[in-house]
Amino acid sequence: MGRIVLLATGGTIASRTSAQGRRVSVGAAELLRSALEVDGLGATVVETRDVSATAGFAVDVPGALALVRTVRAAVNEADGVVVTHGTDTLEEVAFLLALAHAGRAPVVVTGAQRPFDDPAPDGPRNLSAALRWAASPASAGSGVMIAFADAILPAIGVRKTHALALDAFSAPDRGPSGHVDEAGVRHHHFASPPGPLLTSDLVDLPRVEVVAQYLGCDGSQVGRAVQAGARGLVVAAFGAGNATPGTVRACLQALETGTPVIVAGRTGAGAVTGLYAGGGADLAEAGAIFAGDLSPWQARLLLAVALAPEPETPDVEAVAWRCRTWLRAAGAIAAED
Ligand SMILES: NC(=O)C[C@H](N)C(=O)O
Repeated sequence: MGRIVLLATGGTIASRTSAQGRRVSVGAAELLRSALEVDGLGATVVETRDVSATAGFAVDVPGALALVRTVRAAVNEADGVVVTHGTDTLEEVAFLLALAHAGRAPVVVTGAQRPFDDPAPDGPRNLSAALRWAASPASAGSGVMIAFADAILPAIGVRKTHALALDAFSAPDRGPSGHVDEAGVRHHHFASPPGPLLTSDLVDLPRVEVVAQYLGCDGSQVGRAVQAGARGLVVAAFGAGNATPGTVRACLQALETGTPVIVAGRTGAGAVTGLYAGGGADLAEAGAIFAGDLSPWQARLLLAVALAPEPETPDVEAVAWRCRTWLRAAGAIAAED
């Protein structure tokens, strides 16, 4: 008989509609009841816990790290853990969990696009799928997954790609690892999770800023971010990993003066790499880290966690080594990179 811990944190899945807008007002026990109406779980026992009641857009880094600690404790006492969360930051929180968890117990994060009191809500079905995946013995060792619209997607590389549609998430470079629907729980493929990079009980992360690339931007954002206290920078790069000449110049200077730079793509899919003279090739040559298929938002968390051991005076090469070792193990960059 399996034992699952269900942790409720808020989000649309736990919201009802009011005159002021949607508000979180549904607890873990009520969420579980709604999911069990979709499908039973046999002999599996589910223990519910209300962790927080927050909209996804209001979750901060200390709050997300507190959830990491809660999940870490829960996986030690259960066969699987399910987290309900707001979808606005679900891809980031799930990624943070993936940086911290590589054990046998599956961890599944889910949410909803429609509120609990919608006439046709998606939350109960999403939660049912998450619980069924977590309860399946074949899910052992699958790491952190997202259950949404009948698909099971790996947390690493996942993105919210639709504002309102029910299939709001996709993992364009990795595809679904499984499906849960009327045909049962099906495991297609999943890689073993990379060893954890987030191993300590951190309560906050070093500041890492995202430098967006857009037509003709001059690179002054880089200096402003460093002046404001950023210890690391993410370039949300054009195409395959390029930046404007001004941004490249400013990033080379930042790297020289001890600020690590990670490059991620703004296109929404595909791995970035240093291909173009004057653009990505120059950033790669200067020691920038290329984040493979991670979104800028996931790359930001990776760099922040890699910076955590020496936030004040980062050793740029040591930080790059930590990031690249993890990215390789996560299948985000090639083994030889
Ligand atoms: N669908 C959702 O969950 C969106 C909501 N704004 C949240 O992140 O809490």
